[in-house]
This record gives sequence, structure tokens and C-alpha cells, in this order.
Amino acid sequence: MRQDRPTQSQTSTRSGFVALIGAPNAGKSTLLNRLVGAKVTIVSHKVQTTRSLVRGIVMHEGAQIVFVDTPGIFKPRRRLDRAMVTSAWSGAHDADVTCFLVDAERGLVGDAQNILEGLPKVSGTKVLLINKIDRVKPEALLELAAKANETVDFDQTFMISALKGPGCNDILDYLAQKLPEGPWYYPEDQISDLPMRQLAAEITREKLYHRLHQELPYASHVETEKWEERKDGSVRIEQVIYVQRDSQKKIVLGKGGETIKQISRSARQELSGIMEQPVHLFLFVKVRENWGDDPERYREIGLEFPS
Ligand SMILES: Nc1nc2c(ncn2[C@@H]2O[C@H](COP(=O)(O)OP(=O)(O)OP(=O)(O)O)[C@@H](O)[C@H]2O)c(=O)[nH]1
Repeated sequence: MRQDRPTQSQTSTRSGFVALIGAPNAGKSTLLNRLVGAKVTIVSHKVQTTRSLVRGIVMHEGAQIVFVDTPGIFKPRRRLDRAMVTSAWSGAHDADVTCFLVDAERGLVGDAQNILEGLPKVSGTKVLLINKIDRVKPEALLELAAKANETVDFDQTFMISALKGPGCNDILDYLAQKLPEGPWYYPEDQISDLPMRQLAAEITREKLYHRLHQELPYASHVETEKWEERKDGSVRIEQVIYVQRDSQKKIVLGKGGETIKQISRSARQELSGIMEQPVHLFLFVKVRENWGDDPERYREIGLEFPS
């Protein structure tokens, strides 16, 4: 999964992989987008938004820090769940540094506690990030930090608010000096390794999450099928939203196609902004009953198909 370290000898630079792991909704995607300074991964108030490993690249004080945003780790039930959780742990096992993000308000309960107990098996530097400090009293933070450090001997602990900013720059300062010496993996101006087609599909999926409040988004999946750069400088993108039932298709379309129009409009606006060019976005909804059991769909998302 991770790339081999480039072979040319260079000693003045540092580089490495940093996995962000945590329970669903801990704030991993929010943190990654803040550290990178741009949107590379989707955020929603619903859990389990991130499905595969997304890399966000930060240049800081001569170091290239390649963050790997993992799906939230939770007790898997469906096949898709299993693939997501396996992918998250493999992100940690491959990394030079693993940052465990905890939601300060929720504390070390349920999934967060299970991850904490699994962390001793992960090698490399381990960092505790206590997030959402804007939501709790300072005393509670110290208690939480002490409790987590009883189970895992963290190399460093940071108190942060990924949403508001405090503490986030300190993480970069620390990581920049902690990563091993070596040449950079990616060009200096690259901020993500997510192909544009996939990012475009993720943006539409985010709009689906925001727009529809039922259980539906978990049963849906977006793929970019066509991508055509036009002579006038615009791009024409066709995407398919896969759902599992006819009733779900109706919900996505909405009355007179109103819902899908709104989803399309906000996805198009965001994409045009990111790509700095006009975008024509066409969305289609298809029913595919068993997409959750189809290996091809997993490959598209970037996950291993669990047996
Ligand atoms: N108040 C507050 N809210 C935050 C903070 N960081 C993240 N959030 C919110 O927490 C929610 C979940 O954030 P995400 O970044 O999607 O969480 P995630 O860990 O990537 O979630 P999954 O994709 O489910 O694994 C969103 O509504 C964020 O706005 C923070 O520092 N303070």
C-alpha cells in the first residue's frame, strides 16, 4: 500500500507516513483538511463517512508529512464495515507515526476504548490527539490524557480543536522533527494522492450525506463514469449514484427531481471552486441490489474485498 522510499540520497529533508486513527466521528477528516489547508476528505456529522485511506500531504519545515486518513474503527457488522476496519488498521501498521484521535466529549468509551487496547500491537511512534477541546473543561482533558497514557505509552499528547484550530500547528512542528530523514515521496506542491475522479465522487457523496437524513446514504455509493475536458476550458462529468432499492432511488431523486438537482448544484459549485474551471455535472441514479457484495465496487472505493 505505501510507496517504497525513493532511493536517491538526500539528507537535509525528512519524510514519512502518519496514520490518523480513531472511532467514527472523532474528527479525523476535519483535522486532515485543516492540516493540509484544503479539502482532501469529506466531513459530515454522521459517522462512517470516510471509507478508504485518503492521503493528505503537508510540507512543514523541510519535512513532507503524508497523512493517511483512515475510516473510523468500529465493531464491524456488514462486509463493507469489515473492509473499512481492516483498511484502517493496515494504515496504522504501515505508518511511521500513528496518531490516535479521541473525541474529548465522548471520552474513552466503546470504539475508542477498543482502539486504545489494540494500539500496543502497532509499532512506531504513537501520538495521542485529544480533539474537540472547545467542548469540554480543561480538568476533564487532563484526566482523559492520564487515563489513555495508562494503557499506551504515548510518545506525545496534544490537546486540539480540529474545527477551530488550537493545537493543530503544534502537531506539525512535532511531526516535522520526528519523521526520519529522507527524500520526499511526492512533488512539493501536491496535497493529495486522491485522483480527481475519486475526489469528485466523494464530493457528491458528501452532498448526499448532508441532504438526506435517513439511513439511505450508507446504502449508497457514487462513481465517476465519464470525465471529459472540453475545448472551452470546462469539464463534463457524469456520475452514477448506486442505491440498493427502488424506494431509495425515489428518495434520492425527490419530488420532480428536486433533491438530486440540489445535490448536483452544490456538488458542481464545490467542484468548480476546487478545480478553478466551469463544471457540468450529470448525476444518474441506478439500483444495484447487491453493490455491498460486489468486489468491483470495493476496488473503486479503494478497499480490499474481504473474503
Ligand atoms: N466542536 C467540535 N467539533 C468537531 C471538531 N472536530 C470535528 N468536529 C465535528 O465532528 C464531526 C465529525 O467529524 P469528521 O471529521 O467527519 O470525523 P471522522 O473521524 O473523519 O469521521 P468518520 O469519517 O466517521 O470516521 C463533524 O460534525 C465535525 O464538524 C472539534 O474540534 N470541535
